Amino acid sequence: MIETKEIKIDGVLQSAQKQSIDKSAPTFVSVTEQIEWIDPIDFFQAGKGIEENRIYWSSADQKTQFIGIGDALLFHDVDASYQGLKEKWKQTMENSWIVNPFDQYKTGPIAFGGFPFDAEEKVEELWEEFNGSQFRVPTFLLTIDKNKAFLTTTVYVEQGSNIDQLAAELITKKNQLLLVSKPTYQENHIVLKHEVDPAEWKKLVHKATTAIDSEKVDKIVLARELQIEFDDVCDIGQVLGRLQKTQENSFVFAWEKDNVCFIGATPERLVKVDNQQLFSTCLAGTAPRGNTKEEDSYFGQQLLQDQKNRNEHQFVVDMIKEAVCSFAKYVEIPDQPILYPLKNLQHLFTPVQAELDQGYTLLDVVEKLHPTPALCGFPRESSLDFIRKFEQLKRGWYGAPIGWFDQYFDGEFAVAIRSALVAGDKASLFAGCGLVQDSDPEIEYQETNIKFTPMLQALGG
Ligand SMILES: C=C(O[C@@H]1C=C(C(=O)O)C=C[C@H]1O)C(=O)O
Ligand SMILES: [Mg+2]
Repeated sequence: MIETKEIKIDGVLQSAQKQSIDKSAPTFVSVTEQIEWIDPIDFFQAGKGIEENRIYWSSADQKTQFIGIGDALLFHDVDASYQGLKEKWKQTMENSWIVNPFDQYKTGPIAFGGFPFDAEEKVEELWEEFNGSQFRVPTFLLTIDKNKAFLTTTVYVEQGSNIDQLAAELITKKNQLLLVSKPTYQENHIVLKHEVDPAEWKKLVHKATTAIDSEKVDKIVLARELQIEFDDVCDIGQVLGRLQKTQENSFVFAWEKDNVCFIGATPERLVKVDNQQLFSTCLAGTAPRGNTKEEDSYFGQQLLQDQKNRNEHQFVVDMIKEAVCSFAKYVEIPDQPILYPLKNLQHLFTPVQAELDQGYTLLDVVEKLHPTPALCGFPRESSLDFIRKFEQLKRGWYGAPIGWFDQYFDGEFAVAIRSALVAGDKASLFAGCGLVQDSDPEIEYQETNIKFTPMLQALGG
């Protein structure tokens, strides 16, 4: 049993209401309590039907998991302004009433969200629910930090709110979430797979390498789409469970918006900031895993020595180094990449560490870094130009920053690759490749096939 001092929610809401009367403004209320450990995916599944819009996030080491149910607050910005978001969050925190004795455990007011890959991309049908940048604070947030569990409840209180009713509603929903018996999961069955124009995509790879030969651009990342259909509405909880079990060294995420879900397991950290300590990742260059230990290490060694992959990787290292240098006095980056093993493939990996200068926060770094040459190319302008002109796919949030930040702007963003957009009984999967001078269309096509595999398997393929 956990010894917790029970927090009387109605008392908190009353105090918050007094504040909103004094300030003539609604108060953002956030209350954190420690609870008995609960299975995070069961909690996610239990949230279905209690409130709309769930979120799931797991750090790559799986030590931290966040599960959010409902939206207490939503910042939606079609222009995806980073600085605008910073301002809105500061204002929210100024008019808040926070009860949180567990600050150090990634609890309290935390905003979850993402940005589009390219804010100038015209949003079409597929990404309608995920247009612009969207950040939200869940009504109920379960934080799993190692073996501890916390529940943060968030609600707005206004001058005229009916406190008794609000408190009763929150308590009922909380009990529904926490006292549920083991929820049920549905197996997903894929009945149709459709690769969007692979022949066209290979031609485009050729076009990109031709552009690279002409020396105006050094690297271009091109992505493609795989569409699938299920025999029934896809059970997201089931997919999450599989991703969490199979995709080690990856951030697992699921963002629901009006019954559409953007879900994935990405190995690529964009940036994490914890108390001014900055961590970023250069991840580019890919090889398959071997079937035996010998084969696996052979593929790994080949990858480490392969000039084409090393070139792909180096553009990312150089750019991230330069970008981070503008925020920090020193940056620690090893000279040589190492291997980053995943279930279905391995990457070249260079970690980046720095101490962020005072005055800068996580969102400043995200704004500066995105899009890195890992997802866009190098130089940024000419590669983005090529993508805008010729890539057939609408990227939406694919390849873009997705993550969270807390009250103090500490938090973490990953690059949303190895991902899919699931809408009812349909899904679109996305995978891309970094192209350099000697990229071969067929080999790059095979590389995207392996990159589809983790999501495809988790979805039931
Ligand atoms: C673009 C993707 O991945 C990126 C491209 C890689 C490559 O081409 O080697 C490797 C990791 C990522 O930087 C993707 O998975 O969709
Ligand atoms: Mg590659």
